[in-house]
Amino acid sequence: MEPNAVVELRNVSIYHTRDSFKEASFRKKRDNCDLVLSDVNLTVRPGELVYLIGRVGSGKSSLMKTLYAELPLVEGEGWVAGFDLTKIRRKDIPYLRRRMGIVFQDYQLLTDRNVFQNLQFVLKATGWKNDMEIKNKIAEVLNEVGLVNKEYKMPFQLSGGEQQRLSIARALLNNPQVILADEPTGNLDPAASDGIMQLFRAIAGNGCAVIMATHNIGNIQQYPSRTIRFNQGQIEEIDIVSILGY
Ligand SMILES: Nc1ncnc2c1ncn2[C@@H]1O[C@H](COP(=O)(O)OP(=O)(O)OP(=O)(O)O)[C@@H](O)[C@H]1O
Repeated sequence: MEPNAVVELRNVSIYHTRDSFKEASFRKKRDNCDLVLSDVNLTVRPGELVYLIGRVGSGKSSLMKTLYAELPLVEGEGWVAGFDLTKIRRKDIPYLRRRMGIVFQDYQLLTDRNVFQNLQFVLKATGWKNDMEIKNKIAEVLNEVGLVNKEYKMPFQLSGGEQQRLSIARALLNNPQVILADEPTGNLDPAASDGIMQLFRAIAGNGCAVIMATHNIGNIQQYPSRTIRFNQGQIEEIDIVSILGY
């Protein structure tokens, strides 16, 4: 792995098994699998904001799933936050995920718990025990995402943008080296979407890599950055600035 990289993929192919219950056989033989992407080479360094763009079904989510070890890496080499994806064991996956934050389009909050409890749940599940440290950490991430004084709100009492901020706060709890965001602005109106983009830029500015799958070209126009296009089973880096005509 390149010393400074937080994500590195070399000559990776990504498959989906047709039978998700047969992961063991998936690792051994690939004949019952669909190839999604091949020849994937990608290096992401601290502080980079990288957009993943491409048509529906072009493999953006599959690439992200490979990075958080939801899909096994069966061909090629890959490292994320110091973990070798070809060697990672099932019991190590939670430790990999503590070094990354994952943000989804639909927030995936615990709807029966308030803001504080949503964050407390994750901290306790990842080994935090001291109540004062938990309180301080929650105050710190809520401040970072602009949700101060919302600790006792339930998710349904928050706007879409605020719910996404909470899910980003949750992603930040364990000081991740990389955030994977799959269509994070997909459910938001333009103003809320812009706020989330500014937040991700600030997070990247603090040194955390951000990899974001998006269909929102307006966001990329507003905040141009490194862009990877998914097309016909391959990925390629594109010069978004010249394509968009700056
Ligand atoms: N769990 C799965 N099992 C089998 N095939 C899958 C699975 N998930 C996705 N696929 C297939 O893998 C391919 C890539 O899908 P993926 O969700 O990665 O695309 P995407 O670029 O993220 O699409 P979108 O923009 O809609 O999110 C598609 O052909 C899809 O049908």
